Amino acid sequence: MKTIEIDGLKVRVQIWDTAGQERYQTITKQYYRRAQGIVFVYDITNMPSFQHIAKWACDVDEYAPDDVQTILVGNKADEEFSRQVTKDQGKKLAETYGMEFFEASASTSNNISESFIRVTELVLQAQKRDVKDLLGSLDNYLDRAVLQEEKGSQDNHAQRTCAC
Ligand SMILES: Nc1nc2c(ncn2[C@@H]2O[C@H](COP(=O)(O)OP(=O)(O)OP(=O)(O)O)[C@@H](O)[C@H]2O)c(=O)[nH]1
Repeated sequence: MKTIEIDGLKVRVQIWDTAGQERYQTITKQYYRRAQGIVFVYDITNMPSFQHIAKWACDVDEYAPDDVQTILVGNKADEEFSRQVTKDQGKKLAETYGMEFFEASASTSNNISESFIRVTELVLQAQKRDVKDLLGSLDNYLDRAVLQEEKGSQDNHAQRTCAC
């Protein structure tokens, strides 16, 4: 659990670091169901980890809620000398999935908080949109209900007038 401050608002964020190994996949999928934000991480010095992102994205698509917010992070940016995945490849993949992209280093902390702050911002924005949509449909519903009620009372009035 971590508290992140966004626009003066203190947000409590619960972060789950899911295991990458195949044998934990069943457990990992259970995390997706309640996820609001997901940070896909690969290792820039390890091409297979980058290639696996497609599989992770596929799982998230299948198991996570539709409005889950995702970003892509290429970790170990401090190991430039061992780089196997170019920044451009990372950017392009992120674009393919409509995600924002960061290169980061857990070792030097470069771009780590930025990545988590960004995904949290995206989640908050999505929540605000949901609330706005909900209030919008509630407004429409109430408008329709009022119109129907008005129409009903007009009809009653008309009937009464006729009967006299
Ligand atoms: N140089 C460098 N090493 C890192 C960085 N992040 C992690 N490591 C090292 O990479 C190794 C694996 O790190 P983990 O945090 O265990 O990786 P993981 O993805 O959580 O592993 P699984 O969940 O078991 O798949 C460790 O030796 C870390 O010290 C980084 O940004 N730079």
